[in-house]
Amino acid sequence: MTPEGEALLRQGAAELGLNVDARVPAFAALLDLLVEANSRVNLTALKTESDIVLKHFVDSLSCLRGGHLDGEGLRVLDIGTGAGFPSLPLAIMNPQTDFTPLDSIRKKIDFVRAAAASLNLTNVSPQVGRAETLGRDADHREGYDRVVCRAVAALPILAELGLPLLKTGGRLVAQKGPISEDELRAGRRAAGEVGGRVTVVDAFTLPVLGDARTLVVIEKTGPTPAKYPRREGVPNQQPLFWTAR
Ligand SMILES: C[S@@+](CC[C@H](N)C(=O)[O-])C[C@H]1O[C@@H](n2cnc3c(N)ncnc32)[C@H](O)[C@@H]1O
Repeated sequence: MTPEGEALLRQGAAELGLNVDARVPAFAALLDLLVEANSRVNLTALKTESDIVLKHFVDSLSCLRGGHLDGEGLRVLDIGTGAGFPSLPLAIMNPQTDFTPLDSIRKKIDFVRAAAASLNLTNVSPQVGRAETLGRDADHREGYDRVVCRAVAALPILAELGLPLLKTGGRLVAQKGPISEDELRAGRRAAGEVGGRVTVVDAFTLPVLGDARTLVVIEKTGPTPAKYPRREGVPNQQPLFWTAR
């Protein structure tokens, strides 16, 4: 990573109230791995160092706003992790938290697995699969303290995919762009349907760039009815209480 890239990482993290000094070598190594892998396989549209630092690394770290991922020994599932975001930056920052990055695309998880091994992140257990399938698997249903997701789907879809996988009292932390009132209304209704409640809607701007972001937290207040999640693809095709696509 160039000195300019390091400075952006430190500045972006500092604006989030985080000190990344001890983690800079790990982020530099992740940058190299991502750029090298992306030259062979299409993993991410972001190619430049500053874009990767700000729009992947710092953007992922914004999931730490509000302290929703604080705590010893938490199990965190990252639905639709892609090339490992937000879980790889979060795992670098929080060695005491166990992350399961999940994606349905094998080549992406192959990269996440190789990157985690190369960075010696023993708190990362990547998994290929769909959230709908994991949500019906007894080994995973109600198995997580937190679900995180970034840039994956509309809020009602995330509620249906994420809540079945949470323990009661657990939280889904969805990092999104700006969210419309309609999406939020549908998300609140969907959360109620699957055993949860929207507790936080935190609108903020991304450090350095100023892009609009929203962190939405859904707390799981009771068991999810057995009919959820519906079968693969249905939550996306027929989102609960949500018609605007
Ligand atoms: C737009 S990408 C975002 C990737 C990453 N979270 C990021 O912020 O860079 C969405 C990813 O979610 C995955 N995905 C979408 N629906 C999924 C599901 N139901 N189960 C597992 N993965 C899913 C896709 O394969 C894709 O890699």
